[in-house]
Amino acid sequence: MTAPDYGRSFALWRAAAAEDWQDYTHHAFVEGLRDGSLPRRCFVNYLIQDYVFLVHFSRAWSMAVVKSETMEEMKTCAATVDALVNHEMALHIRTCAAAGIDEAALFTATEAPANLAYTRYVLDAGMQGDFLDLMAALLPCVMGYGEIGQRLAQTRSADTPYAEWIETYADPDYQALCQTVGAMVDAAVARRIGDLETAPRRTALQNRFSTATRLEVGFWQMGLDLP
Ligand SMILES: Cc1ncc(CN)c(N)n1
Repeated sequence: MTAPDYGRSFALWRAAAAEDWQDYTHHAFVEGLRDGSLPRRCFVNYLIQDYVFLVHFSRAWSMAVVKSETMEEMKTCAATVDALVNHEMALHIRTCAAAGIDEAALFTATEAPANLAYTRYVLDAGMQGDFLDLMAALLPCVMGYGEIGQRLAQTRSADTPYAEWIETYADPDYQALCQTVGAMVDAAVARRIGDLETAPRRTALQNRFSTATRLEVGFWQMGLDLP
């Protein structure tokens, strides 16, 4: 199955992190969503953590608005904040409400260490670095779920109870967001450092992307390990 095309910078970073990327996008948690074998308790606990994760990721994308250098960048980053806060998180609120957990409880949930490590790593990349540091740390999140959603939509068990989760990320609106962000990052790279393949900052940016990818693996693992 061919992976969707989310731009050249992402493709280069993904290829150089191939092993970690495979561990992330084919984690046992993901396979449990696909075939329906994931225990419901793990899914709900994961969603609670993921709600908190998305709060901090929205802060990181808001920082990207602040660090934008063009109106196009600003519009794309602001649209991503909107997609996270007003669309993606609606799935979490709906599913957790059905499990008897209201939004106030989600907002004040205690963060698991793997969640804290990931979100604060990304926020620190933005505080310490520039727009590209922040994008390299943010892309595994956006594009990874886009890729997972598209693959699972094509291969999932007909009776998996996680079809709504899968459809959220396979949805044309989410896929369009991945493509828009990918194109914006390609333009941002060209504007700031020219050709990514030969740029002196290539290794440092790759490290940001690869670290965030490993933190995604840790996030899935946390979802399986939560009591
Ligand atoms: C941990 C994590 N990574 C990515 C996504 C997709 N926005 C998410 N909801 N949660």
